[in-house]
Amino acid sequence: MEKISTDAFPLTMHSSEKQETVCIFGTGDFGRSLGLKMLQCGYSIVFGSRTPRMSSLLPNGAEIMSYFDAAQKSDIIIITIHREHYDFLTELTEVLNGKILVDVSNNLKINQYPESNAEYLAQLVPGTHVVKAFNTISAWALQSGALDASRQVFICGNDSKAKQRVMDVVRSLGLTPLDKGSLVAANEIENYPLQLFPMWKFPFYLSAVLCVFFFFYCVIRDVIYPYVYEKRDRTFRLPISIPNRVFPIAALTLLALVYLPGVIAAILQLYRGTKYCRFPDWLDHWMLCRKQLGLIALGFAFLHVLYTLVIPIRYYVRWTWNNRTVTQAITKKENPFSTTTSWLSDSYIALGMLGFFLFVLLGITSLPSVSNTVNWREFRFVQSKLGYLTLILCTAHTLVYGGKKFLNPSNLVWYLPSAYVIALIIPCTVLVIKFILILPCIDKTLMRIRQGWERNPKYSESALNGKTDI
Ligand SMILES: Cc1cc2nc3c(=O)[nH]c(=O)nc-3n(C[C@H](O)[C@H](O)[C@H](O)COP(=O)(O)OP(=O)(O)OC[C@H]3O[C@@H](n4cnc5c(N)ncnc54)[C@H](O)[C@@H]3O)c2cc1C
Ligand SMILES: NC(=O)C1=CN([C@@H]2O[C@H](COP(=O)(O)OP(=O)(O)OC[C@H]3O[C@@H](n4cnc5c(N)ncnc54)[C@H](OP(=O)(O)O)[C@@H]3O)[C@@H](O)[C@H]2O)C=CC1
Ligand code: HEM
Ligand SMILES: [Fe+3]
Repeated sequence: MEKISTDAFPLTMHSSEKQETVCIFGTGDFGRSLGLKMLQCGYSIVFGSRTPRMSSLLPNGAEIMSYFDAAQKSDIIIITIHREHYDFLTELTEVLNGKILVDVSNNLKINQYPESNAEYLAQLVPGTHVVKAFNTISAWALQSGALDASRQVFICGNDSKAKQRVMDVVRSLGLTPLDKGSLVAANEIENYPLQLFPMWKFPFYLSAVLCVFFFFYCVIRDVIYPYVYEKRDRTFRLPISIPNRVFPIAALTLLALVYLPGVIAAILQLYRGTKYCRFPDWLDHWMLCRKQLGLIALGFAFLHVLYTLVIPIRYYVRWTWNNRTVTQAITKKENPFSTTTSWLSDSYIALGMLGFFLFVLLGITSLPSVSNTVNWREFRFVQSKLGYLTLILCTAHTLVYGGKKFLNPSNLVWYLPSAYVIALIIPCTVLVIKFILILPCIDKTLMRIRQGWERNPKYSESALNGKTDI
């Protein structure tokens, strides 16, 4: 045990100090990349291999020997071998006794084996201290130095000294260790790289569904209807006019969906009279995806602004303006200036610009470099208050854009209202409920509930004991 204490071997090396030797089992892609990186960081490396021959592929300065000999050279052994080939390690049980084995392996599928690879290794070679690490770093990233995507290395293990030593190694390679607890966490760590953007999936599919729905809705209203009734070809609306309806509508709807779960959560807490009951899974999951939903919404808002910028240079728009002027000249009829229309037009554009400005500010505060400079309460305050203000401004922008023609029956096409009218349903609902929730009497109850007060303590007790499934 003493042999593996942190004090025994200083790990952050200075050139004058004795280099620490680390053993790497396996001379595959990952073993070689890790070996090279560690050599560069001042470690001395001994490779263990079935065929211990020095080849040009191996990093200069490393030693190579049989698995048995290599194991004797160091008390940290990094196993860069696929799990399927671990069996031979049982023959080395004696020489590996008391050593730290670092399991870096990944699987091809989530939950491929009943137990995690690291737990399997610990069972296979009892008497060793198995630590899970490095599995989220790719061989390619180690070699090319392109580690910007993720410098985080999840670590777990049952022996805290062993874990500490591996964390020191990780740190000295310029990576950030993240302690995930005991070896039980290995399963989660191994599943992590197999998931594809887990938190982005729901927001991504939702925005795809929204875009497809509103695209076809607008095509029916703006292209098919004019063709059927007036035999007019309006297909030129497909590249700009329709996307410039679909994108802002998606942005507004997604923005409202960021704030809807908070409102539902508050209603649930009020209804239950306690905060100690778990939210249903779908609500929990939805709450966790809000950042992603918000960022996708911001992306759509950006597109809307870009598409709006090109309106004056579009042929169709210039043609309409010219034509109107010429018609007015011919018929000698002036189009009177309308102060109301002018007010409405300027107001909705101003609201849009202010809304967009706050939207971008929200996006900026969610950058880790910015959010790290504020505490949790400040961050929530900014996100929540600024977020609601953004939602109010964007909803107002759309309402004023609708202006006088909003809900006018002449705007119905085959009984279908304009797309933005449908898009306003969720934002308006969220804002109205939020407004009710901040009424002093309701807000006070909600505050008390959040501070731990319970209307009916028995209710949550039985739920906590699992007797009530709510
Ligand atoms: C561009 C953009 C970027 C975003 N970036 C991020 C981001 O980086 N990170 C992020 O998390 N979100 C982000 N979001 C999402 C969103 O802004 C935040 O989640 C925001 O905090 C939600 O505010 P809220 O008031 O709806 O909810 P919250 O403040 O989370 O409250 C929701 C509900 O939780 C419950 N609750 C709140 N406090 C307590 C308490 N103390 N005890 C018990 N229950 C409580 C209540 O029922 C409350 O109604 C982003 C959104 C956008 C548009
Ligand atoms: N490649 C990557 O980017 C990453 C890989 N990993 C993990 O690292 C481990 C190694 O991956 P990688 O280097 O890509 O794999 P490779 O197939 O390139 O290398 C595996 C090495 O295991 C050794 N080995 C020992 N016993 C056997 C055996 N019976 N059959 C075949 N090989 C054996 C071999 O070394 P020798 O011939 O010297 O004995 C071989 O080179 C895996 O568990 C993987 O999940 C984790 C993160 C990223
Ligand atoms: C710089 C900021 C913005 C400007 C200049 C702007 C401008 C406009 C303009 C000119 C229109 C009318 C488009 C048309 O005639 O087809 C419009 C519509 C709309 N905007 Fe904005 N906008 C801005 C930001 C936003 C933001 C941030 C949102 C919401 C998240 C938004 C949501 C909408 C919606 C839903 C419509 C109605 C779409 C339709 O059905 O035609 N806008 N905006
Ligand atoms: Fe999700």
